[in-house]
Amino acid sequence: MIEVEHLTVSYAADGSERFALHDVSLTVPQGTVCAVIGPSGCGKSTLLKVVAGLIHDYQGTVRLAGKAADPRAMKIGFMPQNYGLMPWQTVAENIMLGCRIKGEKTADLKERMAVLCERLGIAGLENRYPQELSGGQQQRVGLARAFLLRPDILLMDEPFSALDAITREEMQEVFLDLWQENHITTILVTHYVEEALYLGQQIALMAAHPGTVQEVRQNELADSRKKRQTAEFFAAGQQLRDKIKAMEVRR
Ligand SMILES: Nc1ncnc2c1ncn2[C@@H]1O[C@H](COP(=O)(O)OP(=O)(O)OP(=O)(O)O)[C@@H](O)[C@H]1O
Repeated sequence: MIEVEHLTVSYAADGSERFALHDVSLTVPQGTVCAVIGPSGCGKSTLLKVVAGLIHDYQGTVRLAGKAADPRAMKIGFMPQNYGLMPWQTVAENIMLGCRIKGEKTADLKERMAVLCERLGIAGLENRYPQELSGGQQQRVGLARAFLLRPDILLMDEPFSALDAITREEMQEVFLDLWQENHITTILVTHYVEEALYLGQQIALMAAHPGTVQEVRQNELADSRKKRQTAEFFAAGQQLRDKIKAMEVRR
């Protein structure tokens, strides 16, 4: 379970202090996906970085599985917006990086990595360097790294944004398949309403200036390929879009 309570983060910018997040509370139950959606600059990435243990200067509480967040004590799969790939390492080395930091041996990882690369459509690219890949391929390398780790929690910052619409849908399917194998507690930041509806059992709507969580809704339409094609799914997407627009107009 991920528990965020009264989280406030401020940055010093242009000589003044500004809130990136203000009094944000969010609970992601064990074994579920929470999709976070909101306009640019509302603090989505900041929220993930705090939970990942990369930002320490904040007010409020963050607990992972009931304990104070400590990236050394648990396996946190974090896929940042720029994928976090090391340019001097090959694709294979990048994918194994998280596991190797946690002390796993390369030989034990190779088979699992090969299966993941196949599923993510990046098999055959293992010896290339990140700069020799397209943005979408780099993003899939980031996904492979996150899943190879078999993390306790997974934090994904717009994981499919660099993909064309068709590939994005395919990767959402792959994500869902991989996720269903382990039910990793996940926060997934997205700009896509349909992605939030398809993948998030819970959807958190955020607003900007300052970054706040305006609403957290339960989503019965998640994880179902059948429901994705229904009028109900379409209507829910429209309703969510209208809600986001209304939040933006009100502010
Ligand atoms: N290192 C920093 N220094 C100063 N301000 C920052 C810093 N990082 C982020 N901010 C500000 O904090 C706010 C939240 O940024 P954040 O990147 O978390 O938003 P976001 O919702 O992820 O945006 P996007 O959807 O565009 O990626 C923004 O106003 C941003 O300008």
